[in-house]
This record gives sequence, structure tokens and C-alpha cells, in this order.
Amino acid sequence: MHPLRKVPGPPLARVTELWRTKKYFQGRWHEDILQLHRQYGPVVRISPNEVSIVSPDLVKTAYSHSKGTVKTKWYDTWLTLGGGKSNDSPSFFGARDPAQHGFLRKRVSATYSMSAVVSMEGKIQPVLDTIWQRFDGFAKLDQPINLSIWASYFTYDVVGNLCLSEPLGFIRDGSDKKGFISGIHGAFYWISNLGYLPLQSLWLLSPITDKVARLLRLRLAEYARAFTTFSIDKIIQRMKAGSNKSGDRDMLDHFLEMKGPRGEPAPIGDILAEVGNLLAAGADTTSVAIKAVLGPLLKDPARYERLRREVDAVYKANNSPVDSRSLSFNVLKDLPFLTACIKEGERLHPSIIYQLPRAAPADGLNIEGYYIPPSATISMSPLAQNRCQEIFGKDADAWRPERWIPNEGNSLETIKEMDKQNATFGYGSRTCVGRNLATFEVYKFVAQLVAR
Ligand code: HEM
Repeated sequence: MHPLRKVPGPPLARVTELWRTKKYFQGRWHEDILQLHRQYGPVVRISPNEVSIVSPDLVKTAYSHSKGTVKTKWYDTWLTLGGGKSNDSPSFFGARDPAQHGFLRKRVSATYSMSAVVSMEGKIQPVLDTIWQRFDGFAKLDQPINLSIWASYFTYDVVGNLCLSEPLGFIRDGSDKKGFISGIHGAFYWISNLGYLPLQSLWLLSPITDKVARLLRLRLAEYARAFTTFSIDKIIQRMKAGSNKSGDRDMLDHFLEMKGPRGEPAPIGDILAEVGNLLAAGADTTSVAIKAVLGPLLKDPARYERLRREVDAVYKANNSPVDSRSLSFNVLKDLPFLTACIKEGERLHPSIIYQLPRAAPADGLNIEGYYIPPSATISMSPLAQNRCQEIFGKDADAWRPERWIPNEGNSLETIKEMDKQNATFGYGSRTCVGRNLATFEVYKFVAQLVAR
């Protein structure tokens, strides 16, 4: 008798992992996972040995700092995020061993602190200035702007400038000329979906797959290779030139100073993994967040107008003309309605919607009336968790930024609890390291666009 036999779920999911993997490949998990929880309740068996959970208790149990739940084998496909073929230099997103993860994360965490991000405002604002120039050009010609595409060009150029002191050229070219974005999209699609299959991404790394892709004229591998080669070239160039020790330092300068476990200089693979983290994981996620905020706002004239009034007033109060560069993140972050719109957009449409699987704790887990044994995998989708009515209220499915403003529906205590429970950036020791950077970019982009 399987220990998960009492957990409800689709009949096929109970007998084969292929049920979920097929769903992942179909690319509609954002709808599937909501539907599954609506149909079966807060705990759903989504594969023979995995349950998806939606619950206010997750944050203090399965994903808490203290419970010590670890990532599962699904993450192995992400170990070589930087583009290497060996696991000698794992990306810390994929690292499963807590000690290894702690070491890898600690040596870069200061680089991602809010004060470090704010100190790099001078590398982000120029990218915004360039995009607004392009938008002014489109406006003069009365041309519509596809914000979905341009938000990505913005975030990719930002990580380029932060990491390498040069934008990657998307805004300048107005296109994905080098194929980086398609390469990253393609790679992420395969990496995410292969995680539950035997051999995982070895399928992708095999020379036979490469030959078949060439025969079929698929350009994915070529694009992915171009991205890795580009990153390695940049690292080698900088190593030869020497990193900046003071003044206008970028993130590569910091990565080049990383040490290995015995205090020796970190190998090039480690540096590549960090560059890969930033360029690949940091851009797309943030552009999704920008779209998640602007999408509902643009369809809601009354709230759009409220935001415009708030942003206009702060520009005026700071004696700052709209095209001035002077409105810093530190001013924008205190705007209540802007903050509410950003939290609400990101809550309703978190950039990562797949399950974040963890091995169940050693003593099992009692949650929402079920006992989950230590042999099982537990997981949550930030999307499903962010629609939990117990946490966010009966209208959890609705776009209502006011829920984040004290005395416009919720008390300060409720808002604090919602902040703690908001799963957009994950929970516990594996929470997003790039959260400050992403938040910074979203505030600046949305406020400046609305002001203009
Ligand atoms: C709005 C934008 C973003 C969202 C919504 C987001 C979301 C997340 C989530 C949900 C996790 C937890 C994943 C898990 O438990 O498996 C995570 C982890 C991570 N994110 Fe982000 N992310 C964003 C931006 C960024 C940026 C800008 C970077 C830049 C480097 C980044 C790098 C990472 C890394 C390295 C991890 C792994 C952390 C660890 O395991 O210690 N993310 N992110």
C-alpha cells in the first residue's frame, strides 16, 4: 500500500510520473496547477511520489529555514546553469547539499544586497535612459510599442551592464540579433521539463542530440553555445585586463574575487556559473514581473490614473522634471500605490510557476489533514500558493492592489502576514538571491514609464 494512497489527485498521476511531465511539456502548468487545487483541495498527488500543497503552514514547515528540507534531484538539471558540462562548478540554484549551497551563496550574497544594488543605480539608469529615447522615437512616429518584448530587452541590457559594464545591445538593436533570448528560453524550457525523466539533461548534452538538432536545423544548441562562448570570452578578457579594485566596479569584478573552499581563487567554471545565474536567471524573471504589473494596470484606467497621480506628485515634490534622471529608487520605494501595484502584479503572476520540490522532512509532515511520509516529495507552485484564500482573502484570484494598503481593506498585521506568505520569490534559505535587484528594476521601470 503506497503511503500517499489517501491523497487525492488525477488517477494517471498516481501511477506514472509521465502524467506531470507531459503537462509540463504542454506549457500550461499555470492553468493546470490552479485547476488541480480547485478540484482536489489543498493537497494534491501530482505524481506517484509527489504532492503539491497550498497552505499557510508551508512557510513555517516544509520551506522554513529551521526544518532543513532539501531540494530534490529535479534541480540537478540546473547545476550547470553557467553552461559548463561538469558538476565541478555547480550553480547554487541547483546545489542540493545544504553545506555546499551555504558556501556558494554566502560568497556572493553581499553583491546582491539592497545597498549593493542601490550603489549600482548608475549602471541601471543609463539603460532606462536609452530605452526612453527609443520609446520617444516610436512615439514621434506614432508607432505602437510591444512592451512585452521591450521589457525583456531592458532587463537583459541591465544585467549585461551590471555584470560586464556593457549592455548586451538589445535596446540598441531593437532585436534579439544574437539569439541569446531565444537560446535562454529554449534552454529553460528543456531544463525545466527534463527534470523528472531518467538521465535528465544528459539527453541535451549528448553528441547524438546535437547531431539530430543540426540535421533538423534546430538552432537552440547553437544559440546556447553562443551564449556560453560569449560569457567565457568576456571573463577571459577581464582576467587578462585585471579586475577593477575600486571605483566603477561591476559584478564580474566581484565574481573574479571569489574564493574556493580552501581560500584558493575560484576556478573559471565557478565564475561562469555566477555570470550564468545573473545573465540567464536574472533577466527573464524580472521582465515577467514588469509585465505582470503593467498588464493589469493598462487594462484598469481608474487605478492607472491613481498611480499616475501618485508618481506625478512625487516628481513635482522633488522638483524633478519627468525626463530628469534624479528620481532614485529610495524615493520611489516609499510610494504606497506603486508598491501595492507591484506586489499585487507579482503575487497574481509570479515569474516562476513550476513546483519547487523538496524532500519531505525526516519526521514527515502533517499538513492540511494529511500525513506526508519522509520518503515523499513535497512541492508548492508560487502561483497556486499566492491564490490561497486563507492567506490573501476570498478575492485572492482578483487584481486588487488596495489589499496591500493599510486601512483600504486590510490591517497592518494582515499585510505583514501576506508579505511573509507571498511566495513569489520562494521561501526560507532558498529564497531568491536576486530579489533586491529585481525589485529595484521593476520600481524604476514602471514609475518612469508611467511618469512619461
Ligand atoms: C521578479 C524576478 C524574480 C523572481 C519572481 C524570482 C523567483 C525566484 C524563486 C521563486 C526562487 C526560489 C526557487 C526555488 O526554491 O527553487 C528563486 C531563487 C533564485 N533566484 Fe530568483 N527570481 C527573480 C529574479 C532573480 C534575479 C534578478 C536573479 C539574479 C541573479 C535571480 C537569481 C536567483 C538564484 C541564484 C536563486 C537560487 C537561490 C538559492 O537557491 O539560494 N532571481 N528566484
